[in-house]
Amino acid sequence: MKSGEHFSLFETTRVRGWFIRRVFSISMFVAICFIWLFRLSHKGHPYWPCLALFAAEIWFGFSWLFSQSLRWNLIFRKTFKTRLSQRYEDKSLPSVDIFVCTADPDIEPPIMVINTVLSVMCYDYPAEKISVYLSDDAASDITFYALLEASTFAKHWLPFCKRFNVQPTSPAAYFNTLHHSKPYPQNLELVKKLYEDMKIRIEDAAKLGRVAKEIRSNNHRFSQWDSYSSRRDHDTILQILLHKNDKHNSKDVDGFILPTLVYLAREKRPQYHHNFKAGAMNALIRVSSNISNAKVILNVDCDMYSNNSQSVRDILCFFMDDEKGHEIAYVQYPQNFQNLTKNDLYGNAMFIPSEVELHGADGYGGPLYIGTCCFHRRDALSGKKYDSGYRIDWKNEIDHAIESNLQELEEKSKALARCTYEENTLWGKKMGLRYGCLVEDVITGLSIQSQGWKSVYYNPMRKGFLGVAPTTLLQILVQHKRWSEGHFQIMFSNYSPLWHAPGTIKLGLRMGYLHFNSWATTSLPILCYSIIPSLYLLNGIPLFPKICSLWFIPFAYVILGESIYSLVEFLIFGGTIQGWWNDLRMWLYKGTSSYLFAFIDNIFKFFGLSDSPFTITTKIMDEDVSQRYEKEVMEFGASSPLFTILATLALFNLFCLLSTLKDLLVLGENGFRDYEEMVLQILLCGFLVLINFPIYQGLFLRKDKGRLPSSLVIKSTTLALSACIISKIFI
Ligand SMILES: O=c1ccn([C@@H]2O[C@H](COP(=O)(O)OP(=O)(O)O[C@H]3O[C@H](CO)[C@@H](O)[C@H](O)[C@H]3O)[C@@H](O)[C@H]2O)c(=O)[nH]1
Ligand SMILES: [Mn+2]
Repeated sequence: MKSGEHFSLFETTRVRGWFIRRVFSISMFVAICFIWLFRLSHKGHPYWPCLALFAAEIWFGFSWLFSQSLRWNLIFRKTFKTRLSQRYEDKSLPSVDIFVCTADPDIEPPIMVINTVLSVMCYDYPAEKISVYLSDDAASDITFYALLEASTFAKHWLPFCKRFNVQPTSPAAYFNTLHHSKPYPQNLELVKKLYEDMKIRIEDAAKLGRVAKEIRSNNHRFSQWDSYSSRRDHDTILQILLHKNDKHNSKDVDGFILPTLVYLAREKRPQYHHNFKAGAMNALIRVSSNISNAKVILNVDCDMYSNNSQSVRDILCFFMDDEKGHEIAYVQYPQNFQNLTKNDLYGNAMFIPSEVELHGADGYGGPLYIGTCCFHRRDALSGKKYDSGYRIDWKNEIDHAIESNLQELEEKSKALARCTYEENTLWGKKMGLRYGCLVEDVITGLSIQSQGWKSVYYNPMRKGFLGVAPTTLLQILVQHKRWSEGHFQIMFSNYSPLWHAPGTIKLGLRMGYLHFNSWATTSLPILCYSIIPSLYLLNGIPLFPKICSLWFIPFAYVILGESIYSLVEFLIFGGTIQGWWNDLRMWLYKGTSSYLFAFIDNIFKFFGLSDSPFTITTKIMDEDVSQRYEKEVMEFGASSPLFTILATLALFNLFCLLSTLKDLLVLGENGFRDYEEMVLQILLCGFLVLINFPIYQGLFLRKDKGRLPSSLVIKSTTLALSACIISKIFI
């Protein structure tokens, strides 16, 4: 132990077995070089297809190299909360502002949103130091009504959580766990009934599509909706629902102060671009600076409830550490999910990014900011540059509310959320979240790091947050299209890890960023590998070394090595074999559809031909879909160009394989000798057919609503068959 480390509020350890890992990495790299060498030295094969495969192999090689940088130096963090409490009394701990973002009550149900809000109100932390802000980009009176209800329910829920040390503090999630943990705490029935009644009222309003007249007329707060004309056209609506200075409405049933609770719908006008979530976050940063101005900001999406009531104390161990705390701009938690199934059909768990890659980025001092479950230092988020001499005085807080009464405070704060406020300012450029990128979070994190700040990844045993993972294939593909498109934008933005801020960001971390940034471009090599080898197999032309040639070894080593390695990595983090297979399939599907479309859209955007919006991910599903999700049956159910590509590729490979098998049977022993040169092509084609099984089922075998529509069956069969026939003519 180094001197001084004893007093540190957190500890950093290195992963075990890193040496073996590195040796393996190097051996893989050598094999990859041999593959490149094979292509360079064998010009006899058909020229163009081999050139394309070579290009693909070069690209795969680089992309593998980027992924290695995220595995080179994994680190893990541990906090010492008792040391924190020994050093700081509760009353001298800093305040925390918590931002929850929602944008559409139809696909982000208000009841889910307030569960998230309630969960973060219940941190094991002095309530008067917590302020929760809900940003509603839909300015929905139903969401507001739900929050109003939540502010009343909180008066029972918070004392209940405190008294019985309830975990998780989201009421819905807690009541769901109850059948496992007996005996029930006292008062449970009462609180549960209050919750259920509230839930019915909120869901009734949601079903009705508006808040009932009686409720509206009984509460003057709804009058702010009088001037509302549409989601995209309304004034700022800002309401402080709970505040310690409000004499009539600030305490729970036990007489203790409640956290501050604020509803904000920033102004929207059709002629002003609202910049999606980044715009909402920036309005929140400003408004909160006027109301509570905490130095630490937590940001969660509306579906990510807090699953660990200690999180605030945990992250303060980083920010308040004497030695290293002042360098840290944000502490990122992993994004975990509550609704995963056993084998994770859609690879939702994102084991590898959460359990490996972000730890690897942390090793270089810079996990990415992934938009949710992240604690920020307000100064860094607001654009302040890192300065090694700068120390925060955690105890010195300005309480705006004391200066003015709440109504005045509301009015003053409203002005900060106006559309025109940001005109001619650095907001969205150098202050707050950066605009113009579909992954506003990642580019913001990168820009913060390029100002000299570090970040920390904290992934404790008890998960900090749990959210709702998408449950249909289309949702995931669309989500990943947005992500990969955004990442691609970063590569060519002012903050590109290729060239921006030399000297500030380490090479390893740059490569790590490039691993994510280059998702969209990986679509091209994946497509090459899914089409060319099978196409030439169909025509009996070999593109890879013979099985008896020495050149076969590097191919075999890379394929087997990478498969076994990724399987072991997956199993170590609690996945199943089936789950690994599913994850591999999703990599392929994302690669050939989401990433491809993201790539194409980026090119269109470059020529000014299109501009992709932020498509919000649905957080609800109907009964039918939900049942199939539970059974891990792939959900198609819609017609989408993304599916057309997937189905066409699947069928195309099936036709190629069938035709080859037929030839093998007809030719007998001679045939086997011919095909000896094509073992890799047959294996690759066979692998593609095997992994595409859910698509064949969706096309031909299933009868339920989640199957692929018949129009798509016709379209993709025609396309795949034509590709086979045309190739027979031209090759
Ligand atoms: O105009 C908008 C659009 C979205 N949101 C909110 O942003 C959050 C994330 O949206 P979601 O549709 O759930 O996207 P995901 O793909 O799940 O989001 C991940 O990726 C995004 C970047 O693409 C990040 O912003 C998110 O924090 C991160 O969880 C949600 O709470 C939305 O309500 C807004 O507030 N305003
Ligand atoms: Mn989400």
